[in-house]
Amino acid sequence: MEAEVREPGDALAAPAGWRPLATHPVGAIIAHYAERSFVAGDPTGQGIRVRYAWRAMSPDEACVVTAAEPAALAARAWFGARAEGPPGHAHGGSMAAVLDEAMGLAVWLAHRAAVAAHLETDFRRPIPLGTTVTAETTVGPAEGTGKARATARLVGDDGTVFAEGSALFVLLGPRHTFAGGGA
Ligand SMILES: CCCCCCCCCC(=O)SCCNC(=O)CCNC(=O)[C@H](O)C(C)(C)COP(=O)(O)OP(=O)(O)OC[C@H]1O[C@@H](n2cnc3c(N)ncnc32)[C@H](O)[C@@H]1OP(=O)(O)O
Repeated sequence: MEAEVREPGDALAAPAGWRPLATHPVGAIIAHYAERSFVAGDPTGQGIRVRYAWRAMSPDEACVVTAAEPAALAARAWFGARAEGPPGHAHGGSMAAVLDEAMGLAVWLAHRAAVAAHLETDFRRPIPLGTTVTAETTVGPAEGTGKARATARLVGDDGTVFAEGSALFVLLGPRHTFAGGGA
């Protein structure tokens, strides 16, 4: 039997100053993807609920990115009973999945379509089920022939850092098949 887990109520609302993903031109495309994502695609379920948001990048951030309308991405994420790992707490895979997807979408918004090539996760504190956290992301400049690094962390409303991720994304080009390969 699943544990009783506190519902998020309105805690998934975008942080102050952030806008719903669907209101950004590229964000609207990836918001459509997010509707069927196993990470964010069940916004009322008992697994993970994720809501993405964007804001315009500051001039400092914008100078290192390549998209036509570069944007920064954050997410609010809630972990329910179906995301359980250790008793009463979130599964590490669910935390890593949120970090991976948030970083991936952040790279799409800052550069272009990309896939993760390498992903690292540090689990700092267990997340009690029923907790809503913010996934904060950063994206670096395009490097070499087409790759970019990103970081993300899951931060509680009291400032607790529950997990940190870093990843290398390969920016997709004509030699890649992902765009038309059933994605
Ligand atoms: C509509 C919105 C959808 C949003 C979706 C977001 C989802 C969230 C993100 C994901 O989870 S993506 C899914 C998980 N990832 C994959 O399935 C990718 C599987 N791997 C591959 O398909 C290929 O390995 C990959 C496309 C990533 C790279 O193959 P390539 O043949 O294009 O790259 P190549 O091997 O030539 O390497 C390109 C550069 O990346 C570097 N690189 C590649 N893999 C690396 C690696 N694992 N570690 C470190 N560096 C790596 C490589 O050294 C090189 O550096 P340089 O440009 O400096 O020479």
